[in-house]
Amino acid sequence: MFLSMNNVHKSFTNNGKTELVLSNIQLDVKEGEFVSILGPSGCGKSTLLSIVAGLAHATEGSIELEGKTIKGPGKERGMVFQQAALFPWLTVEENVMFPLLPDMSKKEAQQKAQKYLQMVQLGAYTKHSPHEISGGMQQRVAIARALAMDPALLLMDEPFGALDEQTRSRLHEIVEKIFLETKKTILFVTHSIAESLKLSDRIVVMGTQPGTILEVIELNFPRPRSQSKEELLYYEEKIQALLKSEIDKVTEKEQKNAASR
Ligand SMILES: Nc1ncnc2c1ncn2[C@@H]1O[C@H](COP(=O)(O)OP(=O)(O)OP(=O)(O)O)[C@@H](O)[C@H]1O
Repeated sequence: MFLSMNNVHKSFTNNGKTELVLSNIQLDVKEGEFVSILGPSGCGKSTLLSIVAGLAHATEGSIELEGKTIKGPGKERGMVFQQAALFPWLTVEENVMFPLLPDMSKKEAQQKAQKYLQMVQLGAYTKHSPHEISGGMQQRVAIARALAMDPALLLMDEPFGALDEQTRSRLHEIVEKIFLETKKTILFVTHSIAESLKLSDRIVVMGTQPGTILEVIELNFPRPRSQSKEELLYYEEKIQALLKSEIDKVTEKEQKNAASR
């Protein structure tokens, strides 16, 4: 299997109190698959992605990528976060080149940067500074930067969470095109049911307290998908029903915490 999560548990200890955040996460991802992780706030989606990225460690269990246990960050995994985190003193092109330079000549890095900036439709903005382009464009630079490293696995943590609806929709089209062109395996964390229905081969629906996998939904629909399709509506309602009791759980806990203060 390309990516295997084996019985992953994760706990955090704060002020002497240990909280189990992820419990028994068992998931296999095939090469070339687009898998979304969807769940209520706080269910551990980002924590799980961080463990796959090697930025955090499982308390129990392990994750294997192409047969090798993940022990820390690696070049075969590229990450895109909610905030683009570009260097403000570098141009768009230099931001994409930056992580490449230790391994290749400036010319080669520039050629790669051009290629991936064109892929995210920013070929005309290579010499701009990050502050001269919109938030959606900055996020496209972050995607180009991750892709330029040619990772086997692209990890995206709510990459469009901070963007408006129209920009999101444009980025969905770009990501879908990249996915089809590069055939990269993508693990994509989102809050948005519509986003996951539009983009995924499979949706991993998570429950909370502790974070567990409730259901894995397979979507065998051709791309590009129209979000109003009736078949997709069936899945939308199914996911909403799955998430409702989980969101109620979160609300109840928040109210209890507020009352005890
Ligand atoms: N470094 C940390 N130390 C202590 N607790 C943490 C840490 N990171 C995450 N947590 C806790 O783990 C739980 C899961 O957090 P996580 O950010 O993974 O959830 P999420 O599903 O990605 O949430 P959201 O959708 O709101 O981003 C939360 O209760 C959070 O407070």
